[in-house]
Amino acid sequence: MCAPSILNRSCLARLTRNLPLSPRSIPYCVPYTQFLPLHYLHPASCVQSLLPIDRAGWRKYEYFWYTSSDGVHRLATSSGSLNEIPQQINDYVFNTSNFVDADYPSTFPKDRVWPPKNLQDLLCAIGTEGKDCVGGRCFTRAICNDPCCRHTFEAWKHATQDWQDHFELRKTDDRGIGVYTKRAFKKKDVLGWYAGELVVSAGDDYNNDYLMEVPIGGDPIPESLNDSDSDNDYNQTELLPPSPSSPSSSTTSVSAGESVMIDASRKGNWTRFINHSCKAHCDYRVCRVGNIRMIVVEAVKDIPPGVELTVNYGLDYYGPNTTKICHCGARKCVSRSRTNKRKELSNTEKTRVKKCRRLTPPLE
Ligand SMILES: C[S@@+](CC[C@H](N)C(=O)[O-])C[C@H]1O[C@@H](n2cnc3c(N)ncnc32)[C@H](O)[C@@H]1O
Repeated sequence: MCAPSILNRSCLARLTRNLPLSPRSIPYCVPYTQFLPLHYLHPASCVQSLLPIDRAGWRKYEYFWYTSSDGVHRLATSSGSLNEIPQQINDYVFNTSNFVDADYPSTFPKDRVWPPKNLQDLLCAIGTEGKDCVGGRCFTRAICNDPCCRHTFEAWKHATQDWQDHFELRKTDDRGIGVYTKRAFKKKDVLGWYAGELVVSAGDDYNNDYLMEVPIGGDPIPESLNDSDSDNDYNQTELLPPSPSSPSSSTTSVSAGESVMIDASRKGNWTRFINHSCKAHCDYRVCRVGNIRMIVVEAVKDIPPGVELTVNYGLDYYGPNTTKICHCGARKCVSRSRTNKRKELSNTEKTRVKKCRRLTPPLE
């Protein structure tokens, strides 16, 4: 019998054995319950324990299969509807023709190929070769730990495709779907990478909550970004999903020459479900694996199992000058202090009104 919310390998194997369809024939994002015959939901079955019932009798999570671009079928969890689960692709996807009109990046040495014909032309890790490849810190330990080894991007994707063994997706009460840990992680572990569609630039009409900016060419990794002490509650990176309401959002000023955007709204991987917290466990970092640059999610403190994985989106996203309200619940949450200020103001108002009342002479 499987413990609720823990999907171990033997349980998964039993589930897969019981499925009426072979996993290979399951279409994208079919909710698990849609193709599961009712008798598999028998209370005594493994599946029942995978669908925990809360006190009100509602199922807390639903389990669904999705297929990633590498053809691997995975089971994920959510209590959301099918429409809330986008197609997931564990890769960088880009259309070379989109880059034809983009200027030659000023950060590129003069002899590079442009417009880019493949991923390596676009996200080549020029200038970062001296910096440690992040491959050795991969959470799965599936790619070698030899610092002299030349890790490849392909090896990285392969190694991280089993993320479901280490993390799970769950619907949160007020922040959509979130990512939860199934095991402990150590500070500086690299937990995943931000995949998605690479787009030249994002104007006002191209904006969503899943955009991330990645620098191209040169060595754009500011030391402060990689060496910062992220234990600070308000630590923020500059690699943030821009917000339409953010005045300093980089979306309108992105130069195709120096950076491109990763859009994970339609094609991405599980990291696009990581929610914000003002006291986050993780941060985004610009790194490289082999000769490809990417953005990874790195633990900035030790993380226990069973907690929600969070990053700090930064003050441009949730901050005093934005309209979005953060529901992270942290003691020093930016939105909490805003709400408190509002409360303080309205209390002052009340006191003033009370005083006025006291001073008002009784009606004749
Ligand atoms: C990059 S997505 C994260 C995944 C998202 N929860 C989902 O279901 O797809 C960012 C969006 O998640 C929600 N979100 C993330 N963190 C939040 C927070 N601390 N408070 C409120 N909403 C949050 C907001 O809707 C935000 O625009």
